[in-house]
Amino acid sequence: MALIEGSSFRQPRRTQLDQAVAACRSTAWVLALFGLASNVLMLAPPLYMLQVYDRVMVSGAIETLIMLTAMTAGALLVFGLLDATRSAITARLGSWLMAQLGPVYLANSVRARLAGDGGGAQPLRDLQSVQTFITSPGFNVFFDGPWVPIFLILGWLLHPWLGVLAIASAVLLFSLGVANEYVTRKPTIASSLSQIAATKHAEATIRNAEVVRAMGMLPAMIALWQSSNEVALSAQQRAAERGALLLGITKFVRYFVQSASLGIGAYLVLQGSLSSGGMIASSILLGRALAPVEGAMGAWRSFSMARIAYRRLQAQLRAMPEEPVRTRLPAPEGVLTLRNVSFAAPGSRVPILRSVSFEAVPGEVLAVIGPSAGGKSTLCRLLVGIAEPSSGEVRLDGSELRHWNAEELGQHIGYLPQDVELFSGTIRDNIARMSEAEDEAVVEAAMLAHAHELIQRLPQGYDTVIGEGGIRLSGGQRQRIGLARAVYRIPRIIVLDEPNANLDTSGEAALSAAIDEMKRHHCTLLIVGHRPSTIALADRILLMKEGRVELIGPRDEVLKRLRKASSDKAQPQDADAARSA
Ligand SMILES: Nc1ncnc2c1ncn2[C@@H]1O[C@H](COP(=O)(O)OP(=O)(O)OP(=O)(O)O)[C@@H](O)[C@H]1O
Repeated sequence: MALIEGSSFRQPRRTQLDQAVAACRSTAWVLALFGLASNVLMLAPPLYMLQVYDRVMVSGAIETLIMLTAMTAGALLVFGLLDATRSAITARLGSWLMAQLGPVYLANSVRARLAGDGGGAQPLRDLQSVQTFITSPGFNVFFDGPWVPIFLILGWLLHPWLGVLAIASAVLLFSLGVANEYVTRKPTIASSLSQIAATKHAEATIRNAEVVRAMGMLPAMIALWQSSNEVALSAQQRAAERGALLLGITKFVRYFVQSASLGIGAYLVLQGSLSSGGMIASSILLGRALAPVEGAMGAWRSFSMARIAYRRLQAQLRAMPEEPVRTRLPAPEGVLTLRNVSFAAPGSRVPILRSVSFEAVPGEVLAVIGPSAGGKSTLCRLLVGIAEPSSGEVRLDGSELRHWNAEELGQHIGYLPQDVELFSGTIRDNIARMSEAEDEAVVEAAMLAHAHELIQRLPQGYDTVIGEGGIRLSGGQRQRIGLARAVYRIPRIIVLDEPNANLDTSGEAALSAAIDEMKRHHCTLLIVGHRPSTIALADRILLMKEGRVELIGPRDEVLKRLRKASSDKAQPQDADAARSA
């Protein structure tokens, strides 16, 4: 019993990819039936030849010839229609897989990125390569292959010698295919991996075009890309060279066997043991029997690439399992509690945060200050649920953040990161967090962030397109639109990481007014920043140093202690904060 339990425990988990593949099973059976029907219909040409040569040519019956021709035309017409339907089905299957799994892999890639994986959008590219293979003619080989024996048996029925020739050549071609796979497998995998590395370099170069151009980094970036690309190309070449001889032998076998079947057929005709119709029909049958084998050889490369991509897709889901759907929690009041929170980056043992404990309550502004690299941004990430503590707990109204469904939690959170990234789309889309929204909610958020007038000054107001194909916003403008996005629908928790880094005096005044308003809405506000305007609004101040809470308390009390410490030769940055307040 224990053994059975143990072995079932080792069973790999069924991923969403497995589930999607299982859901395709009925379509695969339909395709197999189409394969059977198409292959049966493809018997029409050899049968036609057999009848024309052995009957019509002997009897001279024109009606029979017309009837046979009409029947063959009918069979081939149905074949054509089946083939078109089959292509349409595989195209739909590919699109269905993409539609089902695309969102899964996009969500998975986002979570993988948060966990420190730099794979980017590779899973979506892998999915694309699987889809491309499914919609390619090479995929049909799977459904034509099983019917090869029918043609081999029919060849045998015409004459055992022809059957032996067909079986021997099919086995030989299949063995050449296996040998081809064997010799090209490793270089194909190596080429795929290097290609991914090269694409990453290229994407980073293009993404950072301004820095690359301004500081003349292009040759260095091109050299980096080239080094990965050259490895990919040489691995590809190795695969091609290794496979070339086998492909040459395959072609020789394929063409020679076709002639040899006619040769053997002619010999058998001369011996009187085969009709001339049988000779032609056997040649067509042989061609038909070897077509899938030949097709498999032709589609081998794209099949190998799709298989490598499929394995990577499977590994990606196993490494980053689906998030469980959790019980929906009631909308929070906004009490944030941290208890002994420590955090180390994924794959690292060095703690960035050490035993951080404090509580923030609704209607309160908590300003977080401290020297650079003290862990302020990391604390923000933990508070908004982007990162999970290595130990300790972060609770919102008593529930641990990880007990929330991420999307539901997100509705109660407003987050303005240090580097504000806006998405390609309109200002309105960005404020509405890229979802459908009523005009009132968008304008209300902009007004709350005191960004309404700034938006009005843009060429198309709220409908101004930014990002790709649109206008470019300044750092300060981005920060203020980002603030409007953060306060959209007045979330309970608002975390602003250096929100005034790029703001001018009027921007700062707008930010202060916005914070004041959010406070009146009873939001819990945590703001990282040393500027006087931020400190002035704070109810309490938290000083972070080397990942620890150095000081926390009411603003004036903390400032008094900092001033005292500064006069006793404190850290320059804390002294700055003290002086500026
Ligand atoms: N994902 C990560 N992997 C490794 N180290 C990290 C990671 N994120 C942050 N760190 C390290 O944690 C420390 C704290 O970083 P953090 O960005 O939280 O500091 P900060 O107080 O916000 O600094 P600043 O005021 O300069 O923005 C730094 O030494 C940083 O290198």
